[in-house]
Amino acid sequence: MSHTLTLSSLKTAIPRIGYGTGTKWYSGDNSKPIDKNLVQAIHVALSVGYRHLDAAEMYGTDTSIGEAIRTQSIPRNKLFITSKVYRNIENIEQACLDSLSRLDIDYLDLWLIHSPYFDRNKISLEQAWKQMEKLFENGKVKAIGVSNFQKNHLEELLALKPKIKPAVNQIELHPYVYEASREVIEYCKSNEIAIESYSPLGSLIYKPGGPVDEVVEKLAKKYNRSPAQILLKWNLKKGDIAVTTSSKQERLEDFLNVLDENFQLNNEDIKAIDDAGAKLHFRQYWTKEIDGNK
Ligand SMILES: NC(=O)C1=CN([C@@H]2O[C@H](COP(=O)(O)OP(=O)(O)OC[C@H]3O[C@@H](n4cnc5c(N)ncnc54)[C@H](O)[C@@H]3O)[C@@H](O)[C@H]2O)C=CC1
Ligand SMILES: O=CCc1c[nH]c2ccccc12
Repeated sequence: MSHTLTLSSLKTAIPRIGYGTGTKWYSGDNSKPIDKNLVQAIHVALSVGYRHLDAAEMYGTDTSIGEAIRTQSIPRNKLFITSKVYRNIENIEQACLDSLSRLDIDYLDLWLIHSPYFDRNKISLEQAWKQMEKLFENGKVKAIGVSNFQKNHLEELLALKPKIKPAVNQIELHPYVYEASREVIEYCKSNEIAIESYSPLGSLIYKPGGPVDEVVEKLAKKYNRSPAQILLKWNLKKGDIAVTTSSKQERLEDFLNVLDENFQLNNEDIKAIDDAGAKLHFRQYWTKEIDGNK
């Protein structure tokens, strides 16, 4: 499997495995001092081959990412940096400039609306998307997209006949949320919107002991691969890009090795994971917003 994905709507190729700085590294506070552990972890990730970093206005990790980028030798144009807007949704342009300033870079490769559940009294989706398009047009961001959008939100956005369609939809994707995500995945595929998965190890990390574990363990033995690699391979069959994280070099290397062409899962393996995943619905993030009282 190629290490990068090129979409007509993306000016630059996006590395299929991204390094996440939310979740494990989340502080939620952009005024916090630099997190030396995160800087070190990003250096380790870059040293083993990661080139795609995932940030967001709400993570509070920008200054640490900025420090990590400044203090290593990979040129900016070899890195793919994503960020997302949510808190300052009413002024997306300023939010982007602020993110760039904290990250200490002059453009983003991908800029996402973090969630469709922003306060629509502050700004409409139409106005928000126009601001996204303006940033694309003036070169501050190389591509624009969305995150946590369900089919109805994408329909709402595409019905506006935007000048620029979203290149990516970043969504939670692991076996326990796949069944509930089939519709939005299908919709993205038919509209050339790349699926970028977050929490790809969700079944293992957030819901251990569930029905997927046994199937994944069996496949891990069958292929002499780690459970994380089985889940990432499954993930890249369902979507296009996956964002994961760790501070451990061995795990980071293990995740990247999933792109090894010699490692494949067959249709039967994929179905076994699908079937086990369908026995349980579980979502770790944006649960109330997306699932409500379901
Ligand atoms: N757009 C959005 O709303 C969201 C985006 N994200 C992005 O996705 C990134 C990845 O999300 P995660 O849920 O952290 O992804 P993930 O499902 O890959 O889990 C990574 C976690 O698993 C742990 N881990 C990895 N291998 C392990 C093993 N073998 N045994 C035990 N623990 C292990 C790591 O230490 C890390 O804490 C975030 O950092 C963020 O950048 C995450 C959540 C929401
Ligand atoms: O990008 C999302 C990361 C995240 C970390 N903590 C929370 C809490 C609620 C929603 C999303 C997140």
